[in-house]
Amino acid sequence: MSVADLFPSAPTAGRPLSVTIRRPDDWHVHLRDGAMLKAVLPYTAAQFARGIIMPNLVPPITSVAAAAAYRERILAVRPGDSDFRPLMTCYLTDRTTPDEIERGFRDEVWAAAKLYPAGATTNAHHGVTDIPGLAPVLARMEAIGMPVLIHGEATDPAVDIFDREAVFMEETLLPLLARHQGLKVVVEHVTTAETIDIVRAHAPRVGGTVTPHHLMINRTSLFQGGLRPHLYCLPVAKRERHRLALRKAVTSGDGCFFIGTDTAPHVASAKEAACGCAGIFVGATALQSYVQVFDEEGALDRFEAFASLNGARFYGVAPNEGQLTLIKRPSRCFASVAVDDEEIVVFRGGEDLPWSIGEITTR
Ligand SMILES: NC(=O)N[C@@H](CC(=O)O)C(=O)O
Ligand SMILES: [Zn+2]
Ligand SMILES: [Zn+2]
Repeated sequence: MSVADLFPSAPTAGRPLSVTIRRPDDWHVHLRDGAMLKAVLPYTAAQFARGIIMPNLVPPITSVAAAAAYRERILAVRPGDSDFRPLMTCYLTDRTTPDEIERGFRDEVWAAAKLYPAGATTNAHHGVTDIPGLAPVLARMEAIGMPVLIHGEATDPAVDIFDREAVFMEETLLPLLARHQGLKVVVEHVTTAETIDIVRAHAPRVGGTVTPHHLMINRTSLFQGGLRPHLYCLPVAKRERHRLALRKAVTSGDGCFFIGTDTAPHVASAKEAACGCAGIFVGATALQSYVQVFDEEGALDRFEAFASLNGARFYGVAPNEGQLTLIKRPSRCFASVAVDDEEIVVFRGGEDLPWSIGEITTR
């Protein structure tokens, strides 16, 4: 399937505004497995050259062998014309050993390890219950230069859901950064102004990913005219002042912020439920949304750094060859993607998006 087939857009008269960047990467992707993997992978593979693949499958990816097998399943359903490279991660548990971590990193199976506080988010029940107890693993990662990627939310059910990120940063992240002063850390899906400050204060060994949706919605959006289950994700969207701080941070040109879409597909029936699950499928509309934000903020000249350079620098890899063009040409986004006899609702699906994906070259 070609890019034009996946992301159709109407031709416009005259020469529309456009921006051409090195091919970008997505440093936080949930591709799932089986039929869901096959349904969503083409969108991420069309938008991004590489993706950091989240390990929160059921059961989670905790061994080198499981990660290598998962990578093969991804490559087996990758569209024929795609060179998308999945970068695998290890799901840390209370039983992860430093040796397994190092082996997977040296064998180039793992690019990073993922720390979910137990129960913090979707499929995180096998996560870490004793984060200080992870010290031997984190010390080894520090020694070999392997990044840890953190879902930063407190898990104490007594903590207000809108405060969980802030409490985690104060009670858990700052002490962890102090204990492991050389450890490379990505604070995933940053949602608050205070977390932005923490990332900046610890750069360059700390980076932060920001999702398209947290740049576009605030917590009121979840209740706009009624309950909006397709805008529910974790960390939950915060107040408007936080959204504005995120927009300012990503468009600032600071090297510590980079793309991590957190595209997290779930079938509609799992979200439109009495107890709907957390996660937004943003894989098909990520770049169109990010570039719109940069356009609205008058920062198109800084888009390439956020999309294509900062993350690669943090991970210590070269930026991609090839280029991708985004065009300010409206396109009606499809509403959903089919999987088996269900559908996955697309973030901003059914809307007219002001920006479209244009030409992509691979070298
Ligand atoms: N973001 C989400 O709300 N959900 C993610 C997990 C995560 O990244 O926290 C998922 O796997 O569905
Ligand atoms: Zn998360
Ligand atoms: Zn995620």
